[in-house]
Formats: sequence, C-alpha cells, structure tokens
Amino acid sequence: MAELHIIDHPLVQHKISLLRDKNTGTKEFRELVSEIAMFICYEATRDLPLKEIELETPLAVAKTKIISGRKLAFIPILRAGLGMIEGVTTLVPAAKIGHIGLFRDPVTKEPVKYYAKMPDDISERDAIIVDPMLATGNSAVAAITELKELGAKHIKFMCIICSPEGVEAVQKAHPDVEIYAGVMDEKLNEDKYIVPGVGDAGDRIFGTK
Ligand SMILES: O=P(O)(O)OC[C@H]1O[C@H](OP(=O)(O)OP(=O)(O)O)[C@H](O)[C@@H]1O
Ligand SMILES: O=c1cc[nH]c(=O)[nH]1
Ligand SMILES: [Mg+2]
Repeated sequence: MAELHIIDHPLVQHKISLLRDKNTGTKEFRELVSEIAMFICYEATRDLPLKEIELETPLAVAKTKIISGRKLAFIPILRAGLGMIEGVTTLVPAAKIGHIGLFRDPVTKEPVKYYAKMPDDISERDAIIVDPMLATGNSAVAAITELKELGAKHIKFMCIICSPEGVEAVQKAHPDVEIYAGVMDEKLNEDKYIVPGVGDAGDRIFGTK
C-alpha cells in the first residue's frame, strides 16, 4: 500500500485555514492554492535523485550536487488542478505539463472525461497529478488509470484536502501511487463534498459562483 503523506507544516496549515474561510475572495483563494501547492510539492519531490559534480566558486573548487536522472511532468485535473500549476512550476520550472479534463456529474458524482493531452515522453517522466480536492476519489482514480493507459509508470498524487474515503479509494485502485496532502478532513456530506473543506475549489479559484 502506497503511503499517505500529510504535510503538516505550520505554514501549510495556516494557509489552509485562510483557504477555508468563506470570506476569502477569488484573488486570495487563487494565490493561496498556488502557495500551498508549492509547499506540498517541496515534499513530493524530496526523493529526486542527485549526482555530485565539481564546479568553481569564486574561492575554490566545490564538490556539489544537482538533480539528475529523472524528469518530471505535472498533470492538473481540470479545472481546479490548474490553480496549483503556478506554484509547482515555480519549484520545478523544467517540468512539462499534461492535462486531464474531468468533471463530476452533478447527479451521479461520477467523473466525466472531456480532455487528455500528455507530453510525448510521458513514459520517461515521473508524473505528479495535482488537484486541490480528493473527495470520493473517483476523479483521482480515473485520472491515474488514464495516465497509466497513456504510458506513465511512476505516478504521485498531490492534493490540498483529502477525505478518508478518497484516500481509501486511491489506495485500493492504485496501491503504487503515493498521496501527498495538506490535511485530511473528517468526512463527505450527502452531496459528496468534503466537510468542513473549502466548498467547490474550482468555483472559488475561477470565481464562477
Ligand atoms: O474525488 P471526487 O469525488 O471525484 O471529487 C474531486 C473532484 O471534484 C472537483 O472537480 P469538479 O468536478 O468540481 O470540476 P472542476 O474542477 O471543473 O470544478 C475537484 O477539483 C476534483 O477534481
Ligand atoms: O469538497 C469538494 C468535493 C469535490 N470538489 C470540490 O471542489 N470540493
Ligand atoms: Mg468544481
């Protein structure tokens, strides 16, 4: 079973509290999602391999380390995952970006796929799927399945808020995929929204409600 990593750093927890506040407006919400994504990405990339090199500082030759041997791709689940892209690409500017378009059917809550476009070399890259919310887990499971079908071999899933149900669904369907989250909330409500949660992340990022 792949691990669940909760990034309980004080800065992450503080920013998630601001995100939850119903009085936080679109501009601030969008900025917070991006900043929190950057912090979670910092931990999700902790296992990137390093190699030692030598270079000259103004004073001496230094044996020093650079990231080497693995390339990354970030895959936002549209729409809300897009809000995390600025933050994660600030940390890893050389990463390529794939897109998976999914929305939850308002009645069945099942994900409906409407788009997928990956970098050509996705099978050679470590893929990190980003989406602020892991609720029932149906969208994450569908996105991971799609990504595997398109050739990705090493996949991680990053979110800001997860539910126990969502984590269980991903771990059951894709036990090889590690999950990185800012916090695990209590439960889902009857509409399958995470409570207390933040409401509809996509609507709050894009100001559509
Ligand atoms: O775990 P699940 O129950 O599948 O729910 C989580 C999904 O729901 C939200 O997307 P939504 O369908 O609202 O689409 P949007 O990003 O376009 O708003 C969210 O961003 C996830 O993709
Ligand atoms: O709580 C939830 C659940 C699904 N999608 C969201 O944006 N929020
Ligand atoms: Mg939404």
